[in-house]
Amino acid sequence: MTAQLLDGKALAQRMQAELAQQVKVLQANHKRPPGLAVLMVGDNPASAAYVRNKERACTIVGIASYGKHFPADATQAELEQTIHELNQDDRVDGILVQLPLPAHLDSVALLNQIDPDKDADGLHPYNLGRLVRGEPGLRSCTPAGVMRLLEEYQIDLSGKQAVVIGRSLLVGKPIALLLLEADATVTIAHSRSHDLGAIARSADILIAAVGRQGLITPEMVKPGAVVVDVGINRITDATGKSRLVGDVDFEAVQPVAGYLTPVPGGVGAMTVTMLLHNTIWSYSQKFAGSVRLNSGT
Ligand SMILES: Nc1nc(=O)c2c([nH]1)NC[C@@H]1CN(c3ccc(C(=O)N[C@@H](CCC(=O)O)C(=O)O)cc3)C=[N+]21
Repeated sequence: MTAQLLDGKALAQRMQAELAQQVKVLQANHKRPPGLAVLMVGDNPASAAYVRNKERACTIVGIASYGKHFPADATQAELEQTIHELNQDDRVDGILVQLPLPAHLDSVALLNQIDPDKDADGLHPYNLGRLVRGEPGLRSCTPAGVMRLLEEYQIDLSGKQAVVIGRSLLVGKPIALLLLEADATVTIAHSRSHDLGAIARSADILIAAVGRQGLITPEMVKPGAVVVDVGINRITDATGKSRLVGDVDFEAVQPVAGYLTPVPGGVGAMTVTMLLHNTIWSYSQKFAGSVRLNSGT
């Protein structure tokens, strides 16, 4: 047996083509494109690469992107001022603060300043509260992307045992809540969990969101399980080339799992697409009543 790949890249491309069509209609109706502002602080090369991916994707679907690049020593007050201005700016529908920020900045305080209606990352307490309550709202992009990918492959979640490894605000916690919303039985495991192997092996749906290469070995996977790899680890391979790998030992797990996401080409591509989706959703909410898109999930 070999796992079927959950092809995030292909789905992302199909979705981006659909979003581009929607943007065309919206733009014709409302005389301006949806807008996304991305705040980045410092020169972390990984962050710079993600921000470039996001800006490229915006261009593909016709979203105007407003990049705000600050030096590594930018102050909290400067960033808060910029967020305040973007909150007021009618061209801007989505605001994203690229994380992580340099240590001297308080990212939680900053995220709290974003207008919840423009919170493209779904990280404002208001949107997280709506997620906890199971109400429609802006959802964090990676968790929403994982759910969309599972839906595309018609993976049945109801009553299934889902195990999420990792409890970050950006990924682990919101994914666990979305799986719960889809009627899965959800366990959140983390670095302090006893016998991680046994917990992981109980999963029908296993989500790895830690950021550690080789964390998920084949012994940790129930035969036939759905394995979603959210990890992003940049490594230098035996030939001296830099490449991305996830948290799952892909080659070793492929013969055991029923479904498996590749890295790259799995969850990462979906993350960017859900960011576009959220921005367009926020835009369409402003004109609610005229053209409505699907809910934010
Ligand atoms: N406020 C905030 N929101 C985020 O959503 C956020 C963040 N901060 N900080 C960092 C993580 C990481 N992230 C990714 C974005 C794109 C790819 C992506 O495009 N991946 C592709 C290509 C990867 C490549 O080859 O470079 C893939 O996996 O196929 C991955 C990961 C968003 N994040």
